[in-house]
Amino acid sequence: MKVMKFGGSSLANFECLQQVAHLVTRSASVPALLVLSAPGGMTDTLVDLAERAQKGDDYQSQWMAFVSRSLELKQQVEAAYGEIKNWPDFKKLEQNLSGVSLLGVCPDPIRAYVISFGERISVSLMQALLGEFNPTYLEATACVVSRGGYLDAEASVSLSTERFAEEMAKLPSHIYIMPGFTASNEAGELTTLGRNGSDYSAAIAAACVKAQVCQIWTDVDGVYSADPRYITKATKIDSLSYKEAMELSYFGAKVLHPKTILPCAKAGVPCEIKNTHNPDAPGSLISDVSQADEPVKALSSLQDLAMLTVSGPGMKGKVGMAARVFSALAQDNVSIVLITQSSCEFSISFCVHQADLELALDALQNAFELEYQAGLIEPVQVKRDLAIVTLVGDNMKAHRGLAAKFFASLAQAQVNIVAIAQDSTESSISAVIDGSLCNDAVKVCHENFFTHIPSIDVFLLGCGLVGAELIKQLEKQQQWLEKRNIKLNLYGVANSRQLLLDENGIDLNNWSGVLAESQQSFELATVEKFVKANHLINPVIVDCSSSSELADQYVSFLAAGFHVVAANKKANTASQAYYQQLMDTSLKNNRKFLYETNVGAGLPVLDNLKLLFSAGDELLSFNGVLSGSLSYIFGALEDGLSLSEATLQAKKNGFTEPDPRDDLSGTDVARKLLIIARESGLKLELSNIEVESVLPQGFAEGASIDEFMAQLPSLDEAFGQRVNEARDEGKVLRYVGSIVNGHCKVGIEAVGAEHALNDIRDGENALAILSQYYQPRPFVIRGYGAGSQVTAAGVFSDILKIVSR
Ligand SMILES: NC(=O)C1=CN([C@@H]2O[C@H](COP(=O)(O)OP(=O)(O)OC[C@H]3O[C@@H](n4cnc5c(N)ncnc54)[C@H](O)[C@@H]3O)[C@@H](O)[C@H]2O)C=CC1
Ligand SMILES: N[C@@H](CC=O)C(=O)O
Repeated sequence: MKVMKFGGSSLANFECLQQVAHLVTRSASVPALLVLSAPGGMTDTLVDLAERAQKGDDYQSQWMAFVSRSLELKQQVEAAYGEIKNWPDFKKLEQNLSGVSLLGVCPDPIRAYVISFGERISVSLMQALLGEFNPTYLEATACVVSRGGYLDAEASVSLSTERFAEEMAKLPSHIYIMPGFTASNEAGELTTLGRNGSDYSAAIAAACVKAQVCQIWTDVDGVYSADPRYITKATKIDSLSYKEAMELSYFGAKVLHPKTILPCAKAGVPCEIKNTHNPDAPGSLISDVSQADEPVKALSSLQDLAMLTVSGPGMKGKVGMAARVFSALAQDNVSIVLITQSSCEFSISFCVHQADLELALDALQNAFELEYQAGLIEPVQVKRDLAIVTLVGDNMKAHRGLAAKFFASLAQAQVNIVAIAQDSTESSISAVIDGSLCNDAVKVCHENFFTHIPSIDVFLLGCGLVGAELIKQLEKQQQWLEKRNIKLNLYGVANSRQLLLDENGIDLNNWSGVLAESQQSFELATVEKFVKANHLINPVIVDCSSSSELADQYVSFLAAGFHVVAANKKANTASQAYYQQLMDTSLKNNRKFLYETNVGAGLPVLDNLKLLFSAGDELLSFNGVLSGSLSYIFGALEDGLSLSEATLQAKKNGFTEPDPRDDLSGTDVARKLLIIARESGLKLELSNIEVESVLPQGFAEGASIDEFMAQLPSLDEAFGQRVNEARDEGKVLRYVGSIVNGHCKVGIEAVGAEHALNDIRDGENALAILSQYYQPRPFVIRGYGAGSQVTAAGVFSDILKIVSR
């Protein structure tokens, strides 16, 4: 015998009913006991009807809709399959409701009768559909014996087993049909088994008749690694142990009623979850075996919880306090979802469903009234709107690092942990968190434990030379990223006037036209809202502008949960206090701040320095060419170009800053030197750097970039003379930055053929770092230090560091 339970979604309309009948008959070789829920949505209607009647509200239109939906189903079935027997007594139901309405009370036995009416409708419809098999209608009130109230009763396998045998023997059949959710107490009165209790009815039936399997037919293919409605990448689990299934259903997996598993587990009946609308798909099998490649089987989450903390001097070392707390709650039927206790026994915290909060507070107030008055117990602390996220897997046992990974994932999702609980068999770990962050938390944990495809969600500010080149590279590298299981989405692009956001990801081949049409400009709040609405978990702001206004907001970006990747050097060269604040905010918020391209463009300068210094090395001195544009310009001067021609060429090559005055004035090199100095531990301001400008003081002050470029030829002759003088001495001019004894200086040097910087030209940079470990010969980095391609590649590599471990 197999038990087949069909839920409301499988019985929602005539076509669904036919599909169920087909499913039952196609495997009719094995005798079956069908357990049916009410047609989809009907129990909700009945609950509502009882409520309205009790409150004296008008329920007539809802009643008419309920009757007409039921009659329509009846007519459709009768037209195709003949007369329906056992059609439930609608008159009696109507009388009950009008009695409730008149009295203004709905006693539990009446409520149980009303809300279990839908299951009886399903059963009589299905009996007609399966008419040719002559199915036997099993009266649940005759078979399932329950204890404890009328509405959320506990069914007893030991008391029900004989009843099933007797009832089934009365009218032996190949197919039995029984309403789910319904039972009777030992006095023979009708009871119900709690909302969505038909799974539980099926499990009880399966245990009583020692079924070979208990099939739960629903509208999904099985149990998933997370709720597939929110986690699109959730995968179906083929096999779970009873324990895993219990933990999952208890902590929120909606596919199973929490009470379902225990009766099956005790009786050793495997339970199978199958999809009515996709019957040939292999479902999920729940048995005493847990097959798994990975230690974590699934993630579940439970929302709308409140946490109560009972604390006070009267708790410590006092035997029986916990028992009193929990028995007070049990007496008032408050279910406790999770418990933690401080090791000093000063407080006990526990979660309840938020709907039970007032009940729980009253129960505690009554139980501890005297202790409250004596100050032995402090007023109960309440935290509302919480959720629990739980990792489940039998094979988590003795597996090191899972809890660390779980908590790191929550930190990655910017989620604060309110409380933690682990079951002592190590098959579940739960964290209590802010309910509004539940979906984000599950998303990151699922990504880290299951899909292993990290996502990076990019918002690019500044799409000039470097920014536009970065988009090209993102487009070109899509396949490479896919192969490495990285999902890099460009969700936003902004220039100084407009911001384009697209929740489907920006079209990398056609972004500039769409951006030009945008009516909004960049505001942190706008992007933050977008990130929240789309539950993005690794948002990164990439600054490829040279804007001080944006640089001034990095602390806010980091504090708002964004990683920051900057080609822009302005933030790192603002005040020392701001620089420190940036580093601290990044650390505190667990968000990365990456700026490798600030020095040497795509060259790996800062990462190497960080590695050296973090391993205990110390900077003794620094010397080098740090400007790609000046390297190019000074090289071109040697070849006979004038200063203005060389600058124009450097600008065309994309080597200069947006405003070439930043290069020629030495400011850009000073910024880079300051960043190196700060990385090596010196605390300096930009004003502490001694700067020699290529430009005379006050040259083209206040002029636009174009005006400046137009005035530049007026300097050609004088500068050409300086070049010639150096040449006459067998030397060339180089723009050099140095740090000696903590003193930073940038300026022009004439260097001879023997000098290491003599052949650094054409845009190349060369950096010589003399340190404790690298002396007397310095550690040298050399290569092209400017240009949109190498810079964009450096920015790209910073972006990827966000998901590197
Ligand atoms: N070109 C190079 O070789 C290197 C450049 N960098 C840095 O990269 C940054 C960009 O350089 P390029 O692309 O060459 O300059 P660019 O002038 O071509 O592009 C900068 C873009 O930023 C935009 N912008 C300005 N203010 C903005 C704001 N508030 N919001 C959004 N966008 C804004 C501008 O409209 C412009 O399109 C600069 O900070 C530069 O120092 C760093 C290393 C090398
Ligand atoms: N303008 C800069 C570009 C890189 O920071 C340079 O010339 O090096």
